[in-house]
Amino acid sequence: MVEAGKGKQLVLFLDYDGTLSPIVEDPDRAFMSDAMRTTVKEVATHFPTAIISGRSRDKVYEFVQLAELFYAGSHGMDIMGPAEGYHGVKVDGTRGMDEQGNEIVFFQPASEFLPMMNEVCKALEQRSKNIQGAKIEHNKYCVSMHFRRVKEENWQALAEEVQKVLKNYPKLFLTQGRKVLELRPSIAWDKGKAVEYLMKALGLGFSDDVLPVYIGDDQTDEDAFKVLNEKHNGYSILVSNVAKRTNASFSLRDPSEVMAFLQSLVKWKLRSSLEQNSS
Ligand SMILES: O=P(O)(O)OC[C@H]1O[C@H](O[C@H]2O[C@H](CO)[C@@H](O)[C@H](O)[C@H]2O)[C@H](O)[C@@H](O)[C@@H]1O
Repeated sequence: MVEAGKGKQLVLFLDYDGTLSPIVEDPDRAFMSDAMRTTVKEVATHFPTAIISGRSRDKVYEFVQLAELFYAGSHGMDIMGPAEGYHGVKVDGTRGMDEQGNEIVFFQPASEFLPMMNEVCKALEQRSKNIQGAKIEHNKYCVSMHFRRVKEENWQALAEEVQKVLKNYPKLFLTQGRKVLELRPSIAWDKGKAVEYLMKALGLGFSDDVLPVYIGDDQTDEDAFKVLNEKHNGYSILVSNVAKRTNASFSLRDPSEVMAFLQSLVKWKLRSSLEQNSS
């Protein structure tokens, strides 16, 4: 990668759960370590960096707390970032203000689905209330039904309840992640599309002098891996400590290896800047 990256602008796309934070029982407690936050902050000073998560954008921001990054929540359906972009590159998109009064750009291709997702959330709550351990997470443009804390013998019953809800919403579809079922709008948008949008919005495009890197651990990251491999000669990296069928070309075992990898990118960047300045 050091060779491939020579003279190119690296762009980093990072998934959150299982990539920057370890998988834990309670989704509300999936905190990222301070060391990881420092590392991501540092990496973002050298390379345009975006977090692309299945979580709601607000929730993932609450965990990461770095204003300088781009965020794509709801599996890419809720994109927001600083309007001045990266090193002054003006970013395309609808402009607005965040709560702190900073100018931002945002893009929400599934915004019309919000009332439907609110309804779905209520329906799932109703249908799962007697299944112990089931937990619903409203991720704005998608809804997650967690079953990590449900006894295995009740998984089937829970899946059937989710299917019953889905039947009433033909404009939604079901995906499965790590002990989670997710209902999302059937629109032609996913984490791969979000990567393409961000590359364009950042004014980087997919030219030969840009090297996108995507790191993720879950099924929905596969869409982004495909985009990087098929179209853009990028680096797709799966986070997993077991062998898995994947579109990714490389792998790291866990978030601690992700952190070490990100730190090595920073060192490499500093070294190559020094070399350039002394030549
Ligand atoms: O795209 P991601 O950032 O990886 O988000 C995917 C889902 O991650 C979260 O769930 C997963 O992590 C939880 C905390 O470690 C774990 O308890 C759960 O079993 C995992 O599926 C998140 O809570 C979901 O809403 C995201 O869609």
